[in-house]
Amino acid sequence: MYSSTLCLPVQTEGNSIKQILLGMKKRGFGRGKYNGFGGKLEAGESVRAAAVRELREECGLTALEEDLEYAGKLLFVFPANRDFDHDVDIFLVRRWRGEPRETEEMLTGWYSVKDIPYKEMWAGDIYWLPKILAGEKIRGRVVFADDNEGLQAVEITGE
Ligand SMILES: Nc1nc2c([nH]c(=O)n2[C@H]2C[C@H](O)[C@@H](COP(=O)(O)OP(=O)(O)OP(=O)(O)O)O2)c(=O)[nH]1
Repeated sequence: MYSSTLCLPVQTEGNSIKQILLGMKKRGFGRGKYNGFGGKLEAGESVRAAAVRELREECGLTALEEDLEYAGKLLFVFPANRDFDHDVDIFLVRRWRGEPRETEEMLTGWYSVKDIPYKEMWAGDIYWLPKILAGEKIRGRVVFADDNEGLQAVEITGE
């Protein structure tokens, strides 16, 4: 089991989140899917340091560790390939420096929260991303089917 991060840059009006920055992954695990920005912790690296590094590498935004707003933790389980199992710490990011740009890994774009391309995202995201965008902190487990794409089970709880 390994640990990974996921940052979700958002634009707000008042308290409500209006837009989210997503990237279409051009290579590797999850290729062709829209997602936030994240990846594996390197040896000796803290979760927040990894989240800041992956955000910069994948979309060019620079955030401070203290500006990452903890939004929850999910366990992704792949029964057919247990080596893929990982937990992910998820952060909302409301403040950063720089402009989003296309990188080797991701093609980036802003989406209205009313118009998120769930059909082109990981199948479980529709069950938990709306909760995070509504301000909830979540915990849970997403169990994938044997094709590592479909869903076997989704269990999401509040913290
Ligand atoms: N949104 C979402 N992301 C998921 C799901 N399942 C899943 O593995 N991921 C993401 C979380 C991670 O960002 C990525 C896992 O791959 P990873 O940590 O190896 O990331 P990566 O390919 O970018 O690797 P790297 O940058 O560390 O090399 O895929 C899911 O159900 N929903």
